[in-house]
Amino acid sequence: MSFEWYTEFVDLSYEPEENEIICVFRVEPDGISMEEAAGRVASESSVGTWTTLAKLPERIKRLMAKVFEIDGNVVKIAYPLDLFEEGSIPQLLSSVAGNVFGMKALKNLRLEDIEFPAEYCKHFSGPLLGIEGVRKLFGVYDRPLTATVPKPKVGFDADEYADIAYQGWSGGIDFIKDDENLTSQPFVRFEKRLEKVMKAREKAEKETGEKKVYLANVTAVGKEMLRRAKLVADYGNEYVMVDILTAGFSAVQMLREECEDLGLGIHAHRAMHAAFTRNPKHGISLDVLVKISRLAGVDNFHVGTGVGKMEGSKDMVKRLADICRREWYVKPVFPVSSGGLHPGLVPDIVQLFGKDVIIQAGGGVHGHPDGTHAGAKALRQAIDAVIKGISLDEHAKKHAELARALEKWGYTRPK
Ligand SMILES: O=C(COP(=O)(O)O)[C@H](O)[C@H](O)COP(=O)(O)O
Ligand SMILES: [Mg+2]
Repeated sequence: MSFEWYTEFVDLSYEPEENEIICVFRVEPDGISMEEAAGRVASESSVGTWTTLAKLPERIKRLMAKVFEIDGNVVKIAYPLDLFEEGSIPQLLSSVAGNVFGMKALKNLRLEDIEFPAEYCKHFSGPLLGIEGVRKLFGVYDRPLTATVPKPKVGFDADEYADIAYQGWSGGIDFIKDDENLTSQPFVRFEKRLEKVMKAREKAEKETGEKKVYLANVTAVGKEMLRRAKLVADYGNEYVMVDILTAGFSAVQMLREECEDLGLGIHAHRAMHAAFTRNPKHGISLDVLVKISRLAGVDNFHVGTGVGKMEGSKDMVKRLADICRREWYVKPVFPVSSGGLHPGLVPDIVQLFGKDVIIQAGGGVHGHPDGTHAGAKALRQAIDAVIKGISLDEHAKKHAELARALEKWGYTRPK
């Protein structure tokens, strides 16, 4: 049974206006034509419902999304800007990434890409720092930046955690990053951890003469998240971290507004993304996630490794890094490569990203045979070697910590 109403959303002769949002969907109909399926997606993601309606104000016509291209199972839909509230990622997602995924008439649906016009992007501030601003913060321009997540990811109390942080920072790490599920547990309350880690930071900065930054995970319920961000700024730290998907984009945008006033960069952790990005037939692509996160105003974004423990091909990782860094309406985002990395994989990562990348190694630092400090040194030694064009094996002859890391992990790519 089909409703003629849906095909009114299809016009393959239509030329999209300059100021329209264009969505690219991969559509798998279930027992209906591709044209009707595409029309249903356009209808449900703009103004329609399942049947023709008695009353249709003239304005509705203008607001209808239009399918303007069908190429196999790839469908392109143009959306008039008036469908969208200015500056709201939640409302954008409720429109083009909402009900459409649950329609019975489709076996699968994947939102592959979104092209945004300047007219839409101008309502977003984007990243506070941008890659240039992050490099200026550290005074480091000639190499990738480094991060480490104290591991095990949760379990240390504030003193133990601060000691690990000191070991990493004094060994040469730039960012110490809370893990995605470390927030404020009974044995390691946020305030206490912040206080102790900032003392460790001060000590490490004095000893190394290098700038150090803490990626404090402020993911929390509503106002508490803002309170924690304020506390971070009060301690003189220049960044916060947030789990963008479990917190939600309203929280991310609220945090971005707060961080504008506090002068804080935002590190975005994408935990939970694989619930909807991984299936090639159904869900939302990471391309879309990176773009909306860049608009929402994060400064660092995890894009994968291509060689580590998490899924994601080298081509995809490269593409995501490009979306982070390319010229756009808002500042560029520092791509973060993380997940199963260790010093032996640094050449692969630099080859994939160049130097504008933050290399995060958790297990690959704290699992070093001689502990965190040596692990941090080994990571920096691997980066120094690659930037100088020296093989790791060669460099390891005069750098014991790197040699010990290669003894343990070699060049293995974790599964
Ligand atoms: O804690 C880690 C990595 O730890 P380790 O370095 O010990 O593997 C991060 O949560 C993952 O990188 C997230 O995955 P992604 O970066 O793909 O979002
Ligand atoms: Mg983690």
